[in-house]
Amino acid sequence: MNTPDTDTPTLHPLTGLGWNPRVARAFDAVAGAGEHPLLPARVASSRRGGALVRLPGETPADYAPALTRAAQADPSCAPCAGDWVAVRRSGDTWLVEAVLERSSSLVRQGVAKDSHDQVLAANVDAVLICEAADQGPNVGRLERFLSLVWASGATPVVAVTKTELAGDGLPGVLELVRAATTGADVYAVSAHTGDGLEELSARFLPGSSWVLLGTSGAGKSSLVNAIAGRPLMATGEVRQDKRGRHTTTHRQLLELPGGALVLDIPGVRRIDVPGDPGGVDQTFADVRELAGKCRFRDCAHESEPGCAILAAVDEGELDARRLARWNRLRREAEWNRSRGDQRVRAERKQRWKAADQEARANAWRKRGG
Ligand SMILES: Nc1nc2c(ncn2[C@@H]2O[C@H](COP(=O)(O)OP(=O)(O)OP(=O)(O)O)[C@@H](O)[C@H]2O)c(=O)[nH]1
Ligand SMILES: [Zn+2]
Repeated sequence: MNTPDTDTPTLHPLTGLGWNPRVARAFDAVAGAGEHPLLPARVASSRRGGALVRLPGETPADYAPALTRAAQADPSCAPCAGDWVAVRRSGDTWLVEAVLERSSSLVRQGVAKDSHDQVLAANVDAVLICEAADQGPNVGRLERFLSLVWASGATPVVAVTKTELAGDGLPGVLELVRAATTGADVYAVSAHTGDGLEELSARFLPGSSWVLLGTSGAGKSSLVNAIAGRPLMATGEVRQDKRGRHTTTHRQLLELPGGALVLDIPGVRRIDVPGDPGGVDQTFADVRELAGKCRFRDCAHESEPGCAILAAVDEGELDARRLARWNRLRREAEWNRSRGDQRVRAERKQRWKAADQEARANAWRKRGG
């Protein structure tokens, strides 16, 4: 006879959207403090001053618009796709009261003098980097994507797509890709023939949040549809309108039948390497390991005696072009970091100036001036 199972935990209404104990704790910390009743919600997409969110118990068709409060000075703190937020009803609309602590954030570096970093997606568990098998591959681009992902806290996974188009060239393509993506798992897949799909699909665990990165036409949407087993995203053919232009698809928090989530974020055209040095370091972990064997700790790997990196290049163990790309990305990351620091310093100075002016004004008022 079956005894009633009293231990079955009741599922949170947001479980399907990736709700987990970490998020629950983050929400409790915020919800307990305020005076207003708050609800947790997940951001599907955002724009200046607002976001489209999924609330507990709503059906996927109902994205609720929510407004962010005062325009925040630093856009990297504004809600973005994948964020968990605490919202409160205010008349007919929802207000985002707080953005909950992120477990990861995919950041596009702000490079202009006054530009801020832009968070492309938050709370992402894994990023699938797509590279078409019939196009190259572009290893420099792969390394840039990897640097971005390693710096984010998410796990990078690489998909070499459209494998059936590469023919006999496929093993060569995979070799090039693997050499540039040490530390990340590489899958060879075709959305059209179904090759390799089963292995890759197994990585999409229930409740995990994914982002797909890759150039336009790399086959990202086709791959998501193939994994889902039905058309969730518009692909190349469908997206063209009558004039042959790309029509914008609206961005969503897509739920795969297996329970994983895909965040459809705006295409990343230019990839600036994040100032966070960890991203580049991890992308080039193999080169870094060699660097640890150089005779001098401050070896510049240019002409120093006992340089393990130059020795590896001489012996054909390390591709000289990969070494050159490592040097370039390190310089770029360094540069971006210093730009970011400059901006932060300038802002700090401005805040101090404002505080100083306020203090003077107050003192003046007190004196009855
Ligand atoms: N032969 C072949 N073609 C594919 C495969 N996967 C995708 N394609 C085609 O490649 C084109 C681009 O595919 P999409 O899935 O739209 O590419 P995407 O990366 O989502 O493109 P954007 O949305 O512009 O970033 C379409 O014409 C697809 O039919 C494949 O496995 N084999
Ligand atoms: Zn060296």
